[in-house]
Amino acid sequence: MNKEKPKNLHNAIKSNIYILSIAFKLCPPRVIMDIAVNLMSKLVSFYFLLIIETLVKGLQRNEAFDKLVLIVVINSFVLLVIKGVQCIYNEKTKLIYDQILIERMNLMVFGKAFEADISCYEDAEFYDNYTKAAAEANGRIIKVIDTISNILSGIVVAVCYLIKLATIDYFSVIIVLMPVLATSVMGKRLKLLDYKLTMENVSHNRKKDYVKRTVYLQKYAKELRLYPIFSVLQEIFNEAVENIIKNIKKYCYPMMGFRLFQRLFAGSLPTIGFMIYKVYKSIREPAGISDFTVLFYGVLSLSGAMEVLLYNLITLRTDSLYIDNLKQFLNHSPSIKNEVNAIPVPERIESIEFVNVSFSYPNSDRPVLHNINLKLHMNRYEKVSIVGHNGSGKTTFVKLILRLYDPTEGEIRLNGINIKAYDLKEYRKAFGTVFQDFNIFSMSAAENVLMEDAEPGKENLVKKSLEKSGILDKVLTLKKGIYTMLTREFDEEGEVLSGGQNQKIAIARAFAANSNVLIMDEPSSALDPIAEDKIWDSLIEVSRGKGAIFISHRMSACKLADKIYLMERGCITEQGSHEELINYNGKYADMFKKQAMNYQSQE
Ligand SMILES: Nc1ncnc2c1ncn2[C@@H]1O[C@H](COP(=O)(O)OP(=O)(O)OP(=O)(O)O)[C@@H](O)[C@H]1O
Repeated sequence: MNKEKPKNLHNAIKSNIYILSIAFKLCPPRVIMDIAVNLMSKLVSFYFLLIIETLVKGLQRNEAFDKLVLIVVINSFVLLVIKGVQCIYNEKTKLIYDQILIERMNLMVFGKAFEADISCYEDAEFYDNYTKAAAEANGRIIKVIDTISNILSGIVVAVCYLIKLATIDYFSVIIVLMPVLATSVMGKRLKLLDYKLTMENVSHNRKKDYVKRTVYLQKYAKELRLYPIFSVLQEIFNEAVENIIKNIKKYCYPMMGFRLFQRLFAGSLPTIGFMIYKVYKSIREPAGISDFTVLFYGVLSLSGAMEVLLYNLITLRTDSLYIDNLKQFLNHSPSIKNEVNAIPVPERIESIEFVNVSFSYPNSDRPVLHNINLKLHMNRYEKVSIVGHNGSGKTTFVKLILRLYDPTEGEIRLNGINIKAYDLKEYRKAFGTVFQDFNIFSMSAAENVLMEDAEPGKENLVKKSLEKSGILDKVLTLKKGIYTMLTREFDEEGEVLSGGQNQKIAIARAFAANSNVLIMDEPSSALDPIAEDKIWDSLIEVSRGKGAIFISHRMSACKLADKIYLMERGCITEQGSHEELINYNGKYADMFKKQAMNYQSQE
């Protein structure tokens, strides 16, 4: 969180201009039109003052009634046109541009989150920052445009009033300005307290959002109904609300005091002060009716304009505190990224080598992988299998290969070159991966297989991939075939598939991806034995001529690999072909025999 210190005006302006320049890049008309319309609508009130002055002077000089009526008619028409333009802008143009701007700004924030290291999602500070940035993206950019356009137009119109009023009676201008300036100090304190309150509530609001999301999302629905876990969620929610209330109570009294003082000074004092001054002055030297009218109307308008201007100047400063959160997020640089001279990934992957690789997850000093040295010869042994007990580090091993994390020590080489040297996007694309915790998106079956836009030319690829994973027949029976929406989140005609069927869709992704190496982390955990056999046949078929790394607890499947590595507590303790490891009669042989016995007794 930022230090809650008001920034100096110079830095505040710099922060606001940073956001304004982003807004200008994303949607130039929104910025230009807002400033133009705002300036026009403020100048209208000054123009109105000039018309009143002309009319009052005309009446004093007994000018022809027709002439005065004509002035009123022409100016009313001008005002009507201006109000019309303003109305169209506020009710239509502005709303549309706001959506465009918010959409583009959000895409920018999503892109940034997408770029961030996967470890960031396990980092509460990053998550808080992301939440703040996402919240800022929705409103702050619009607020900044409004604030800056209010300040620019406010300065122009205040200068017009000041010049006009000072030529009549400069002292009344001073009377009006003094309380307005005094209230600006209150306003500043008020905004700062408001900022502190919002920031202190960020993590509590995040907890509330987590509970809301959990109750709403389908994937938690079963557990929520079967276990009394909701009471724990309720506790989290209640605690968050209680903390928010505590914070409100902490800040509400000083905020009330400042608000009351501000209302009093800004609202009533300028008018009362001006009246007293004018009564006092008129006793000594009676003023002309036109000067009095212009002064009275002008003083009120100037006081209002100054109040708005000062409010916006304060907003500019407090906005800069929020902007810093957004700026910090947008400037976040991921640690896993392309090197300056990233090289293309070779077409044929010959080997993947771990050289003295150790790894601990961020914010943890517990090593998950210990000094691993191995070379997967993808050209010699096409199919490699990693086996081991739960938590031994198999998935972590794969995550490092995919560069979702970088090793804490040592390096991983692909065809003898450190994987950090390769173009990251291309590198990850070289692997067709299915994780055990795959997700099905609320999109069509075709999009879920291709994991990109399902262009009509790709229909065959989708069907072939679905066929290999044994789910094509089922998908073809659905109302819209491969274009059927999976899940009913957005489409009542969407299809909800079973766990095993969903897993087949996820496996089809690997068949559709034109990747060099397949990585399968428990690809068949939800499948029935017959489907599992078929899937393994297909996987073996597809990985022919490519490489494949399988993680599975089904030893019968691991047996199909050319080379098997046994992982125990983050170390590779046995390696060899199935026959070699059985003959070695170590842990692998033990695990295999126990599972085989299980199967036999089941049969
Ligand atoms: N994101 C994470 N942050 C911190 N620790 C993690 C994270 N993911 C996994 N771990 C820890 O790393 C260890 C290895 O986990 P990993 O998922 O690699 O095991 P695994 O062999 O694939 O297990 P399983 O067979 O159950 O899938 C575990 O002790 C786990 O608690």
